[in-house]
Amino acid sequence: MTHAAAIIVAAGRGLRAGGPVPKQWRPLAGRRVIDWTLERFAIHPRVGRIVLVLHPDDLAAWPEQPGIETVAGGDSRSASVRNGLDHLAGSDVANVLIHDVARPCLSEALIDAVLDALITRPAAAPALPVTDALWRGRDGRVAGAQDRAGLYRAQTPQGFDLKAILAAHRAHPGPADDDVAIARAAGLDVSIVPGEESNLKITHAPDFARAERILRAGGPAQKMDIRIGNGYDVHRFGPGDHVMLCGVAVPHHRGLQGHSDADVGLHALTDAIYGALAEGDIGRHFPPSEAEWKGAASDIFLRHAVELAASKGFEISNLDLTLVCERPKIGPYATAMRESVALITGVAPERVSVKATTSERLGFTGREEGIAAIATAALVKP
Ligand SMILES: Nc1ccn([C@@H]2O[C@H](COP(=O)(O)OP(=O)(O)OP(=O)(O)O)[C@@H](O)[C@H]2O)c(=O)n1
Ligand SMILES: C[C@](O)(CO)[C@H](O)COP(=O)(O)O
Repeated sequence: MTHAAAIIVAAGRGLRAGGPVPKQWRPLAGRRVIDWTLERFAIHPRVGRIVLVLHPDDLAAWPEQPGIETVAGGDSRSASVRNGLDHLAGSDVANVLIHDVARPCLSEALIDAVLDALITRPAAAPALPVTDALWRGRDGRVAGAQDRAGLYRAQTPQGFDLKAILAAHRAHPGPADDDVAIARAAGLDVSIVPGEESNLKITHAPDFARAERILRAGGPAQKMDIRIGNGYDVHRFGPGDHVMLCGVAVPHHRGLQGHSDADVGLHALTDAIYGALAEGDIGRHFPPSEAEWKGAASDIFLRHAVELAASKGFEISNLDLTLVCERPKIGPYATAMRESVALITGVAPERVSVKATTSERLGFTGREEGIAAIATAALVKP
């Protein structure tokens, strides 16, 4: 299946919503508006790239996040979209979804509906038929009626064949209401897919309360999926002058034996994530019978587990690892190990714990025959 790209336009200043900061940065149901919106696309299995268009004043403060490419916005929504499209120009992306950051309540099904329509059409966008009577007003009085037949309220994400909408934007002389208007000006046929009443655009101050109600009703409180997994691994000592632990080479008068680099810490963490996903263990994904993994650096196993979790929509909330050995002493290397695990997994270092204990000279670890590792992983699908 070809993955689509999503452009999230977030370079507006939210003047109508008011508040101390532009609306995308304001809190909503426990997170920021922008976090809700981004996450909808980040966890969607058919979205492969996300381009986030930020106001130039906000770009420097944005902390890099894996899978999110940032671009500076322009003076109008259309200019911001254009910058996002230019960023994708020449890529192998076939379809692009263009979405307002200010619409954080869209569903996964809406993204699917737009993408499904794009299988046979060059452009598709969600909209709801107007159901209320429409008036023209003047000075607070009704001045006339407007026929509502055939009228729709346009929403985003609006989806397009990338090359077609890029050409349409490049040919368009100035701002437009939305990308559908620009597509139509270029002669593109745009299909309407049913929009969602809950997919409101936060525009004015009271819209925050409505969006909050929607997210809380159908959101994390009811649907959050939390998984816990544990992992346990042991490797015996053999000849050598260092041991690999959590990707860090620790000097020691012995080495650890194993099919791979015998990094017992990374193996336990990997199994904890597989365990949380009910996806077996390292042996299932990387059989020791396969020569390919002989001597392999164990970060590839951990990366695989993290990617598997992400593909199922899970974020790793935290990782906790205990190494059991008399020697080498882990304390001097614990910080480097935490940082190494954080780097491999993309989990913030303050959510990674690496600690150690001896077994009071009891058992195989006490006799210094090998090292054991016990890990716990918590995974969350919001
Ligand atoms: N120069 C701009 C203007 C708007 N937008 C984005 O376009 C979307 C729809 O615009 P709107 O709701 O009008 O947002 P704001 O421009 O932020 O609001 P306001 O008009 O009230 O200032 C928003 O996601 C907004 O961040 C943008 O990326 N670049
Ligand atoms: C694109 C849009 O969300 C479709 O309804 C809308 O036109 C953008 O809102 P704006 O207030 O006109 O920027």
